[in-house]
Amino acid sequence: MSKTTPNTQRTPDTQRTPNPQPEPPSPISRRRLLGTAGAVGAAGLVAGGAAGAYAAESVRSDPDPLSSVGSTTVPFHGERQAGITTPLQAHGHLIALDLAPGADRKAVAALLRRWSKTAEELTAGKVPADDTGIALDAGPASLTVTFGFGRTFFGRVGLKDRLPEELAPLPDFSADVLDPKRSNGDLWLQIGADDGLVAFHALRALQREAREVARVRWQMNGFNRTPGATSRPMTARNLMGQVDGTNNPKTTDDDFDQRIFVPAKGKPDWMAGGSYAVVRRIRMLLDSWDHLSLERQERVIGRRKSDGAPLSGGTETTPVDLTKVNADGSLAIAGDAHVRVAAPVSNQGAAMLRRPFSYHDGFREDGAPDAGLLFVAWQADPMKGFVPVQRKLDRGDGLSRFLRHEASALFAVPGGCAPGEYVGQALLEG
Ligand SMILES: C=CC1=C(C)c2cc3[nH]c(cc4nc(cc5[nH]c(cc1n2)c(C)c5CCC(=O)O)C(CCC(=O)O)=C4C)c(C)c3C=C
Ligand SMILES: [Fe+2]
Repeated sequence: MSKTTPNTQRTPDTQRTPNPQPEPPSPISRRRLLGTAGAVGAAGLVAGGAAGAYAAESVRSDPDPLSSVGSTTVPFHGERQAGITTPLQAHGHLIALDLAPGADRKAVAALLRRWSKTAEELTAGKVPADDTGIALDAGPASLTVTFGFGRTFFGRVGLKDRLPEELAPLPDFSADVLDPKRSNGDLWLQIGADDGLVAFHALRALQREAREVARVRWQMNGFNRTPGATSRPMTARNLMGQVDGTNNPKTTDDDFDQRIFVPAKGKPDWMAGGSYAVVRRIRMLLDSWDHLSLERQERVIGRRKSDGAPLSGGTETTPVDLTKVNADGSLAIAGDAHVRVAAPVSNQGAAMLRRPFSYHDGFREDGAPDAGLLFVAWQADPMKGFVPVQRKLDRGDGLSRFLRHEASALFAVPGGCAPGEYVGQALLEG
């Protein structure tokens, strides 16, 4: 049986318990084609072109049911785009594209229409026209595709008058060592799935569809824990080994929507139901970090490494007590501990939804791992989320000694779309 996780789901990221719902009607699903591909054989596939051969053959039989990981679907359509409150997936691709010279608003609208149709089909486990076959054996595996617009987009297509204030360039931070080639971009795609082939399949399909309209500016690939890898659903860990994500705003918080999403009557109108994504590629100095004693590592964060419990006491989910003092008079959570400096109470209430992927791009010339966090932070306004918090971290965070911010981008991610519409339609046709 297939399972559906609504894209505006309200369960915390740590609880991956999809709601059983029927899969949307599918004229031809990837799995029904699986039987066909086996029957046709390689010669038939080559003769007719892969997609043609798959589509021409009748279905032999239904294959065995998928596991819950493969069968879980996240609906593409909705008031908000999927991939923001969706539980973290095991595989992620972040891609920024620049419009090709001469690509006008009409061409971009056609691209967004194509992309939305393909994303809708792929997330429902259907085979798009002219398919590559990369994901033929698999179900949707919680695939999500999220689309965004960068600041430079608006000038390129004559829409400067619709540029949101919230897309003002992020300020410089003293510790930034940013690579402009891997920063910013006109268009942004975030692809997530619990299967690596399903994620790559979507990336390839969307990149092919960009054709002459847009070219990839940068791409970053990330990962998280695979569902089922732990005995029970648990908060993810990052590559420093810390439990990471505990004190994220919860979808059940009264002010969650207000903090993370642009309201239905918000400005600009085309961003209703949308959100702003800050993307930072943050390399971790893992060799230095791994040399620290466990006690010092925990002091730097303010939480226990084993279970994520705050050093002020309790379990992972116990609220952090920033006033707690040890028997020797020292603060239980140090003055420069990451959770103290980043906490909303230390930043006039500023908060964001952190939804990162880890990355590992091999090793640098000095032998150190080129690895860290693809930090993706979601908020209704970056000036009330990422910016004030990063300003504070930049000045006084004990963790920053072990980090290098190497790339940065900010994207306006519009609300979702209804069947028959496409993401960004209100901007491009409004
Ligand atoms: C500007 C915002 C933030 C950046 C950049 C950032 C980088 C970063 N963080 C970790 C590891 C942890 N962060 C944790 C908590 C935490 N981090 C931020 C913000 C940024 N982090 C916030 C707002 C919070 C929550 C603070 C609170 O209210 O308690 C934690 C603790 C567990 C948790 O709550 O998630 C860890 C661990 C790394 C490794 C990193 C850069 C690579
Ligand atoms: Fe953090």
